[in-house]
Amino acid sequence: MIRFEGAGKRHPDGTVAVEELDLDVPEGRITVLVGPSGCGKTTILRMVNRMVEPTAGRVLLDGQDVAGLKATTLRRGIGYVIQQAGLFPHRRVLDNVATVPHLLGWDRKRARARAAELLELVGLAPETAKRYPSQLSGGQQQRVGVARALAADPPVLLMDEPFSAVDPLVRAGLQEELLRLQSELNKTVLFVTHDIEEAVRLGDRVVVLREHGRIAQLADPHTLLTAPADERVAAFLGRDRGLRGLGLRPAADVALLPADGVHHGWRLEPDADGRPAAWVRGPERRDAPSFAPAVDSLRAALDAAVLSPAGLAVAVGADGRTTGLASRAAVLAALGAEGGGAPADAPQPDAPQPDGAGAGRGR
Ligand SMILES: Nc1ncnc2c1ncn2[C@@H]1O[C@H](COP(=O)(O)OP(=O)(O)OP(=O)(O)O)[C@@H](O)[C@H]1O
Repeated sequence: MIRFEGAGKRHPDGTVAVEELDLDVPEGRITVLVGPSGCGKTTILRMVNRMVEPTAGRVLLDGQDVAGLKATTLRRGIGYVIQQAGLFPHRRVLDNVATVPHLLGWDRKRARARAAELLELVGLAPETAKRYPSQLSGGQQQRVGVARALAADPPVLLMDEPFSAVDPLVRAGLQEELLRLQSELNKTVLFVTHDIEEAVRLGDRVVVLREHGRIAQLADPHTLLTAPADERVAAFLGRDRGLRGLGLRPAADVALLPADGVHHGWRLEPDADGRPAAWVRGPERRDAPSFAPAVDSLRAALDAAVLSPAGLAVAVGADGRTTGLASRAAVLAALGAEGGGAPADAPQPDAPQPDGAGAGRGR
């Protein structure tokens, strides 16, 4: 666990980057720091690996004051990913990733084998390994950056706006990838962004900051969206926060209708394996948008229902086979049934303030 105890940073010119921060970053979870430009996010992050030394208070890593640890040793246990990946331009991708294990004293062959394994883990094709960073797209470079940060298998990952330099589609892919990786690796992640959408998508806990690193709210994404601490936090979350909240609610409880029957003249046609093939009405055939209740969010379910010519989303199981149909009304009823509280299958936060860890993250 990372603990900030009254940690502050005042620069020699008198600028107070961070006033006095008390914050616990729990193990194995993603904690996101979000806030406007200049509020101290990067400073907070860098106090952990001693790239910034606090001028007040202290930062503890597993109970040890980081100020008492040798910076190089400390940093080997902490992966660090920054915007633009920060790769060595003159080294091939494989060697960029192999650098850290090599520094740790692994022989070249083992370090490279580990690097190849990590590149695969972050979803890069093997041929990418031989290229130089400039020969990769921005999104691929970020993946290499993540692979490199993971190379020494550090328990802690610091990520400073790692995905902000890539276009929205690539960014969404990288976010998905990070969540997938995290579900396997369970790192203690401290992630900085100025994008609230990214914060609620990735964070188990979201820390909304204002100037001088003051905490405006610390909550799980669902609590944040449904119960912002004050007007300023609400304004920061944006006007469509309710709708975005739908994206955090699992679709598991949506009531399903049987998949046979005719709905406004439309009938669902299965393929030979029982997967939804099309909606059919006389000579008309249309796509049958679907959602998977076990993994998708209410937003995905509503989206599928809105796009369906019959007004019904097709629910599918893990094997892709149809399990039922969901009307728009059923999706909204599932939303209402939970009364605006935390997702039904998630532990209830102890208290929304100041700590509200633990809501689920349906997609
Ligand atoms: N070396 C420095 N000397 C003086 N002031 C500094 C120095 N480094 C940072 N600051 C100031 O400290 C404050 C916090 O900076 P920091 O980079 O942590 O903010 P941030 O929230 O990460 O911003 P952004 O989202 O724009 O990256 C800012 O007002 C910044 O101008």
